[in-house]
Amino acid sequence: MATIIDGKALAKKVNAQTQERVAKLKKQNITPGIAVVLAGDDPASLIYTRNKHKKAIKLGINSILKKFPADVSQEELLTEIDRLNNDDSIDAILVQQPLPAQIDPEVITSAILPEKDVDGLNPLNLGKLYANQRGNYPVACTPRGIMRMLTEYGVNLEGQNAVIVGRSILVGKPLLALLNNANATVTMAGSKTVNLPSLTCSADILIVATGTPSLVKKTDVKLGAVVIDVGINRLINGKLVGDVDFENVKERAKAITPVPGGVGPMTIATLMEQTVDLAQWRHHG
Ligand SMILES: NC(=O)C1=CN([C@@H]2O[C@H](COP(=O)(O)OP(=O)(O)OC[C@H]3O[C@@H](n4cnc5c(N)ncnc54)[C@H](OP(=O)(O)O)[C@@H]3O)[C@@H](O)[C@H]2O)C=CC1
Ligand SMILES: Nc1nc(=O)c2c([nH]1)NC[C@@H]1CN(c3ccc(C(=O)N[C@@H](CCC(=O)O)C(=O)O)cc3)C=[N+]21
Repeated sequence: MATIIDGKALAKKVNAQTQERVAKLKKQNITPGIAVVLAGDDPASLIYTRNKHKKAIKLGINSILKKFPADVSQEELLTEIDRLNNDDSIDAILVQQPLPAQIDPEVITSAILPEKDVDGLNPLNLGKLYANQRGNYPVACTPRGIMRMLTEYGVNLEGQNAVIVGRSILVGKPLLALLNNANATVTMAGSKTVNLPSLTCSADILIVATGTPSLVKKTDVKLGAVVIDVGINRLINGKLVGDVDFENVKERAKAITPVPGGVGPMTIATLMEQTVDLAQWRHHG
């Protein structure tokens, strides 16, 4: 039976540290602020938006939500981003993905000031990550949170086979760079991958981020693998599940993240932490 990686407990620890840092900044008259831009009504985005707003308020971070209908124009969004770029009370800007079809996500992420890009999706920040540059720059919160979980649970990455299923700019791509920078041997799969099970069976560390419930079954996992489930899927019966058949896979894995209570809470904790990082870097360099 696998160790259950407790994202909720770890997030609590990270949040406590963030709360202390916020209190210190407030003594210097600095209150970190985050702005979330939401266009349309993607269900996973709605869960994320609600949970992070609650957490920000609890930690003493200012949080504002800019909501747009699904038929919003690109110009309207760009005008809002420009306003937030120039708003001194805002340290962190997050534009929810996925965006409606008429919006080009590349145009949007490129418009966010790199110093306020809390998702690390601006090409400058993503480029720094891929080049494994030193120094301060934001990194996508879900991948950064996953790396923290792996470290806290003592998972050795060096020389290990890491397989990522899903190649989005938000999860798969930054994770590829982070694992590669940590000297893992990384393979990234997507919907076109031929014989996915044979690939996932070779993984010492398997990370799944596709949005397909039960994509990974017990027979798709190597005995003793570490399995990280990023997926957030709302079933018709209202139940929240990941992309991995948790109940069966946990019999084969060495360690596994549950949904809910795994990657999700760590994404939020990392988002709060990085909002405070951005505030500190902007005010103190
Ligand atoms: N827990 C958390 O904190 C977070 C959870 N999520 C969740 O993670 C999931 C993925 O989101 P996101 O990263 O934005 O991905 P996207 O929805 O942007 O893309 C999905 C990726 O999965 C791949 N894929 C889809 N179906 C299959 C399949 N059957 N076999 C192999 N690959 C497949 C696609 O391949 P291709 O490129 O070939 O089309 C694509 O690369 C969603 O459920 C989302 O809600 C996202 C962010 C944070
Ligand atoms: N620009 C951008 N960045 C993102 O990081 C991003 C995004 N867009 N769009 C949507 C996805 C999805 N996502 C979630 C994060 C946390 C939970 C979360 O809190 N999950 C709890 C759910 C608890 C519950 O409410 O039931 C858990 O897994 O335990 C869910 C989903 C971030 N995403």
